Amino acid sequence: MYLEKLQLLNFKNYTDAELEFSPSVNCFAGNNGAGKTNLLDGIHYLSLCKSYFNPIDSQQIRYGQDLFVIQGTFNKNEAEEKVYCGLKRNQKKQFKRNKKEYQRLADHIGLFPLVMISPNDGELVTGGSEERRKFVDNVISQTDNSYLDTLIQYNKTLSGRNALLRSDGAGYDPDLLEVFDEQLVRYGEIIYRKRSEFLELFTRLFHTHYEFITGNAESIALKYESGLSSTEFAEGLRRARERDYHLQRSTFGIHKDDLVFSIEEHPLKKFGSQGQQKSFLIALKLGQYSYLFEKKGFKPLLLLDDIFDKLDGLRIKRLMEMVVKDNFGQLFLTDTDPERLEKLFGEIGVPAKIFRIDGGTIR
Ligand SMILES: Nc1ncnc2c1ncn2[C@@H]1O[C@H](COP(=O)(O)OP(=O)(O)OP(=O)(O)O)[C@@H](O)[C@H]1O
Repeated sequence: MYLEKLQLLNFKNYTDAELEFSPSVNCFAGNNGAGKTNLLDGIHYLSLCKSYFNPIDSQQIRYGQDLFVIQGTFNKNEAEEKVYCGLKRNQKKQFKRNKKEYQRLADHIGLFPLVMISPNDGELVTGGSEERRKFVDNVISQTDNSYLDTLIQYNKTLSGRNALLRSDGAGYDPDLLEVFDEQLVRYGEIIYRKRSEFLELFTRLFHTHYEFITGNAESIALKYESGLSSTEFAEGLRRARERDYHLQRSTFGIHKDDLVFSIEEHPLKKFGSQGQQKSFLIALKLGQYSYLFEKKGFKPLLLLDDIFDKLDGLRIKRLMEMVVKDNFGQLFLTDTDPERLEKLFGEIGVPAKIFRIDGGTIR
């Protein structure tokens, strides 16, 4: 699967643009603020129906205009698939595949899978556990339709339980709490099982990528931490009851799960250099890529935004060698320096299509 063509109308700093891509390597080169990342974001819309960077759709309409349109032509199994995304100010986003409008955007997710690696992803390493749970949940949802529904049910039940714990100063209703607990256990055990299965395969893929990029330079670990790994969910809830009542919130469950990252047996967040953290992050995203590939049976698009910053020359070369090899598909990457791109791909011996971007125009 690859993207043949992208057309933009009044999308961010593009008035009217049309690009035809190579099925292998495509580079967007230009100065800061030229519009390189905006092109990646346009592609992201076609795949996941939204911006990677900004959740407010109307802010992607070019200043002073009333609508944006993004159109893409994908080639999937040798057939052309046309994807359309249009937004008029103050109206609902329209999303179509082969001219047929979707009723539920969720039905589109996963048809044209994509992995983006961007400087914004640092939060995954340095931020709170919620970022890492979101990452895990997003990857699983792209390959398992029922996962997201179960998670929504779990979160609804959790809100209900927390509201109950907050509501009654004189003491909670134990029967009602019991009902919430039964539901939490039902949904939570499914989520725990699916996260554990996901992480078993994902961790292996992640390690392979990290070792390749760094040439085995440092020992690292990724561990799934969940209260459910040592205690049955129902038992954990029972034990936490008194504490939950005093704190007025639920302190045990899969909403507390985390991924623990370490380097040479120390927390990566505190002890990893910026380059090591970035290498870790890239390996996580490439692990996501390989996981999607393995589960879907075809290659997602790979979008690399500003990937070269903070990586040494050796790691850059190894990374590029890896992503242009057979097990990766179509690649889009941005850089401020077109000469660096030409030199890099020249050395690797892979032809790259380089688009020069300048103030929302493309050469
Ligand atoms: N809705 C909009 N209408 C018009 N221009 C916009 C809109 N949203 C963003 N821009 C412009 O897009 C430009 C940013 O583009 P982008 O993030 O793609 O830059 P870039 O080439 O990736 O730069 P860098 O190298 O700094 O990452 C900015 O000049 C910004 O003002």
